[in-house]
Formats: sequence, structure tokens, C-alpha cells
Amino acid sequence: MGVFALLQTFLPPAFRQYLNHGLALLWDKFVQTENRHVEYQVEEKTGGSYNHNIFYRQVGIYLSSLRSSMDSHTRLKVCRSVENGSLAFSLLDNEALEDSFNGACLWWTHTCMEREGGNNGNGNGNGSGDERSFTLRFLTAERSIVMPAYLDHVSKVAAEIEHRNTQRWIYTNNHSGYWEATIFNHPSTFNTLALDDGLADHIQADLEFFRNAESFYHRNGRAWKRGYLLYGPPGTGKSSMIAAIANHVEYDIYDLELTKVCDNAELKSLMIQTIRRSVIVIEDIDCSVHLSDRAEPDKYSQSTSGYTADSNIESAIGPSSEGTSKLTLSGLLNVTDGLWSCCGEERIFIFTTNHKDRLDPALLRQGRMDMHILLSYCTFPAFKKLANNYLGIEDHPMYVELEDAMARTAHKITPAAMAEMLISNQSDPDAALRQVMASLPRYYALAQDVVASTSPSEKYALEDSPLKKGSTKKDRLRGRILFFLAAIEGKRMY
Ligand SMILES: Nc1ncnc2c1ncn2[C@@H]1O[C@H](COP(=O)(O)OP(=O)(O)OP(=O)(O)O)[C@@H](O)[C@H]1O
Repeated sequence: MGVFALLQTFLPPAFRQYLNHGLALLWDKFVQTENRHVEYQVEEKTGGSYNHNIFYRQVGIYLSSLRSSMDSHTRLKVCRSVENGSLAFSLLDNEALEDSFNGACLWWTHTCMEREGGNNGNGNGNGSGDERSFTLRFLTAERSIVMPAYLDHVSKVAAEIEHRNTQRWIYTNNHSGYWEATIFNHPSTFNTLALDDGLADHIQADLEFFRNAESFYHRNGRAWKRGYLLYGPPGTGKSSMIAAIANHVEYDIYDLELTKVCDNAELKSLMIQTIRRSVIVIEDIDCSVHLSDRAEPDKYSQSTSGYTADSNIESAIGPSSEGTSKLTLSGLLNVTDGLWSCCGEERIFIFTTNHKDRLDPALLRQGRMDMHILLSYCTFPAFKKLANNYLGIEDHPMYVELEDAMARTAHKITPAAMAEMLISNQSDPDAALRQVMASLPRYYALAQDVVASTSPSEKYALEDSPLKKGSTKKDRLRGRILFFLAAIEGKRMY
């Protein structure tokens, strides 16, 4: 054993590989008579240098998780993850790691062979690199335990670990038809979003159902995917909602920039490259469609009154000056909804637009976008949520007036603008709420009128007790307005 350990340490890897293989053959030939072993080789690359074998990566992850087996080793590779800083242990080449599954004993080894003429990672040679593989060895009699149950178990555990630990990514497509990845760290969640009452719960329940509905979709012959259309004015939280959805389901995001896709074939190729459990986003889909039309206002206004979507996309997204792009609406629908939509499962498609009315009805039809979610100007419940997030207050005496004022005025304050007002007065909630009140312009103008038409003594009586019992409805309203105005002008203390 000592000699063997020394040999393992000092012999070059390629030689060790041959030695191990020779010893294994000798062992099988002369020692093993009844229980011959079976060996499976899991290579890093299959069918050419560029086809990566997913199972190879899964085996690596799975073996790293066998901490008790790893801990019994005295020689291990260790590295620290860039993403989450955790330590990961893995096998040194030609070291064996033992595992057990349903009573079967399994041995894994990792080998790395320098390919002839390969560059060995130093930048010279033909660039084909080393050949790495895992070898799984087990008794022939235990084949029925290993196949396929153990191999499925390895994939499942690895997928779970990856899903739990891996940093999530946001991808965007480049002009060459490939995705480029960046770490996704957006902090938006359904807790930080200010939405109308019940909307967050409704969407979260829908997402939960979707995540656990694999058998439901398959039983009903449907692709396991969900479509959301988010629409509403700028600054109402569409992008934040996408991030909240991705954070909730813990999927990666593919942000598809249609203007960089030159034809339907490239769109299909991009879709094939996406992984399962992902959110595929097309933001401002109406702008993508009319991109070139933006420079030609006449054409644009014509198109809103009744266009054929294919011709619009063709003229808009086409790479050539002749307007002969081969990216069509039917191509887009085919990958989101047709045969090609099944090339990866458990996917969520999200389209956003500021102008739902400009979208082709084909995009909106029932079953294509499963939920149409309107994100609009800040309502009182949404305001309360923002105030809670930014100012840390659940309630405030000014809330009665504010709720009334927000209901009465057709104000157009977006959550983004509201959030800005609150952030700029973060240390002084009273000042923040006064600024919000003053920003409801029509109500403010109405209040000024009331002041002008109210005598000082009447004003004093009303302002002093806006909700006084026994006063008439009209008086109560005037009282509230005065109360509100006093609050705006900072005359009333809370
Ligand atoms: N409903 C909301 N809840 C909480 N914050 C919001 C909400 N809407 C907007 N915001 C804030 O406003 C900023 C802009 O929001 P966001 O980019 O999500 O809006 P959008 O609707 O996607 O805008 P656009 O249509 O211009 O892309 C965000 O940083 C976010 O903090």
C-alpha cells in the first residue's frame, strides 16, 4: 500500500492512468472469477470538443457533496467559489471515492489525460485541451440497482445542489446569436413591491401552482410554461416585478433583445440554448416591433390603426436597409407558444409593454399570455406599502386625508415618483407625507378654492374639527379640505 501511495504521488498522471488500468485488468483476470466489474466512463466532452456532457458536471457536483467519503481522503482538490465564497472539495486524478446506494457499492475515479497535440491549457497547441472523465465501477451483479436508479439519483441530487447553491444569472443575447451572462443580484421581491391589495398574493399563488404542476401540464398535453404580460405606464414596476418573479421561483433570466435577432432561425437557436427553469423576458415588446418606425412617425401612426404584425416586425427588426428581415411574429409565437416552445421545460415567458393597445391580438389571445397584469399609478394601498418600506411607518394620522385625496384626484403619480418623494424625506415622515399631499395637484387647487370662499371664523371652526359630529356633509368635506391644506403647508403638527 505504501509503495502504491508513493507511486500515485510521484508518477506522471498519464503513466498512472495506464498503470491503474493494467492493475485493474490483472485483478479482473486472476483474482475475480465470479463477480466481474462493470465500468462506465463519463467523459467531459461528447461527440467533439465543444459538446459538453451535462452528466460529467453533475457527477462532479454529486461527488463533492459526499462529505463523509471525501473526509476519509487525505488528498483532495479544494477551491473556493467566486459566487458564494463557499469551499468545494473534489477528487484528485486517479483517486477512488466509494459510494453506496440501495446496498450496492460503487467506486468513482477521476482521470485527466493529456490529449496528443493538446495545449494543456497553456495557450499553445491546437486548443483541444485535456480529456477528463469519471469512471464508475461496480459489481456486475449490482447492475440492476445502478441502472438507471443510481444514475438518476446522481443527476437529481446534483440538480438540487446546483439549484440551491448556484448564483443566478441574467443572460442577454448578442449580435452573434449567443447569450452573454452576468451575475443576477436584483433585490426586488414581492415584499418590496408596492402593489394593489391582493395582487402580490395572487401572482405568488399562480407561480407556486406553476412550479409544482409538471404532471398537470403533461397530463393535459400542454407545454410546461407560463406567460405573463406586464403592462402599464413607465415607472410602475414592470422590471421590478420581473426581478421579483425570478427571485421568487429562483430561476435564471434570459433578457431577449429582439432588435439583435436577425431571423427566425437565430431566435430558435437562442431558445435552444436556454436552460429549463428560466424566465424569458422581452421588455417593451411594442418598441421592439416598431423600432425602425420610431424614426418614421407617419408610418408608426398608420401601423397602430391596424397592421399585420408580421410585416411590422419584418420592417422593424430587420437587419437590412431593404426591410427584408426574416424575423416574424409567427416565428416569435412559434418559440413562445408553438412546437419550439417545448425545447426546454418549466419556463416563464414575460412580455412587458407601456402600450398594450399597440400589440397584435395574436400575442394577447387567451392561452398565449396566461395573465395580463396591469401595473398602474400609485393607489393608496400601494402608497402605504411604499411608506412602510421607505419610512418604516404602518399608519399615520395624515392617512385619512391622503386616502381621501388620492381617491378623489385622478392623479398620475407612479410608484417610482412616489418612492423618490419618500426617499428624499426618509428621515422625516411628516415632511414626506406633506410632500406627497402637495403633489396631488387637483386636490390642492380645490383646497385653495375652498379657502378663498371660507370666512376666517368658519374656517377656524371647520379646520379645528373636520370630522365634527352633527356638521353637515358639505361642512365635513370643507373641513377635511382645510385640514388637508393645513397639513400640506405644515401648519398642523402630528
Ligand atoms: N410597484 C412598485 N413598487 C416598488 N417600487 C417601485 C414600483 N414601481 C416602481 N418602483 C421603483 O421605481 C423604479 C423604476 O421601476 P421599474 O423600472 O420597475 O418600472 P418600469 O415599469 O419597468 O419602467 P419602464 O417601463 O420605464 O421600464 C424602481 O427602481 C423601483 O424601485
